[in-house]
Amino acid sequence: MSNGPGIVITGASGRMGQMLIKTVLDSDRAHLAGAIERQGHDWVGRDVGEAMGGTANGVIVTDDALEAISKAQVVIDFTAPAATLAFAALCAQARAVHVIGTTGMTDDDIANLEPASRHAVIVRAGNMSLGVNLLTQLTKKVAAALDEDFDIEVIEAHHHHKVDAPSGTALMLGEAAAEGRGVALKDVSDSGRDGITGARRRGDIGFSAIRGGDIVGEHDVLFAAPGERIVLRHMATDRGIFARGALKAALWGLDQSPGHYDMLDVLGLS
Ligand SMILES: NC(=O)c1ccc[n+]([C@@H]2O[C@H](COP(=O)([O-])OP(=O)(O)OC[C@H]3O[C@@H](n4cnc5c(N)ncnc54)[C@H](O)[C@@H]3O)[C@@H](O)[C@H]2O)c1
Ligand SMILES: O=C(O)C1=N[C@H](C(=O)O)CCC1
Repeated sequence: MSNGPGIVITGASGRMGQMLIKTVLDSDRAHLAGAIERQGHDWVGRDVGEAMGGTANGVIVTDDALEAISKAQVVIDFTAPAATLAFAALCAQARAVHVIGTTGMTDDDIANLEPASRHAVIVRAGNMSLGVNLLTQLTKKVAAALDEDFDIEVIEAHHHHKVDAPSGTALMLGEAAAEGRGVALKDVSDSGRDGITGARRRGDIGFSAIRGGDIVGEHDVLFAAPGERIVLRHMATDRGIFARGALKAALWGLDQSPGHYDMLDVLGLS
């Protein structure tokens, strides 16, 4: 076992939970200190290695989040908004770094993280991959260089289990485009077109979501003008990119003062 910081993974049985556990177990810079699942889940009480179909590693899945978090330096959390708010309060109490990958959080949810971020480090991003975070910066630059003759559309595709839309990544890209244009996304966002919508409003930033099969995550930012189009694209083919980004954020967070950070801070891209 590594001597590095102890990391607890929430949502241990989930698609990202399992990828995060593998990533932490493979790392020589941290060790797996706990695995949390929701009350009533059939993994609770089982060795997480065995539950994942491999060999036992001595970490027993628990639904006692307070107990698990109080023994860890970091919590990596890719679950659901209500669960993430509860984990934030526990991380603040334990002064543990809270890396949040959960998407679908409302503006109110995000505001409700503020008290926790006064006591502990929070690193939160709708996408923890290097590629997407770089793409946000490219999107901002292109949006700043072009005028409203270029219609901006964010098109995303994900697996059929995904419960939120637009994706967290799509919103990050939309925010970046809006920032480049010097406008607030909430004033120009157009998502969920259906029926007689009327013509596209000049200056709007549109969102379209595809859900199907096992698509890990694909995002296009389209700049469409009369006679020409520019497309910036990111394609994820392996959830390992998100887990490696989350581990990087976890290690980075250990050296920071309490506050609410994002992956641009971690990657030095802001
Ligand atoms: N930021 C990123 O880079 C990134 C990448 C991938 C996924 N995500 C987001 O991560 C989240 C999870 O995605 P997923 O595909 O792994 O979903 P999933 O449904 O496979 O896993 C979610 C897990 O959380 C568990 N959970 C829910 N409530 C809980 C609670 N109160 N306590 C403990 N565990 C609880 C569920 O039982 C489940 O195992 C989603 O919001 C998704 O959009 C973010
Ligand atoms: O699988 C998911 O769910 C993903 N969620 C994030 C998002 O909402 O953008 C990142 C990509 C995968």
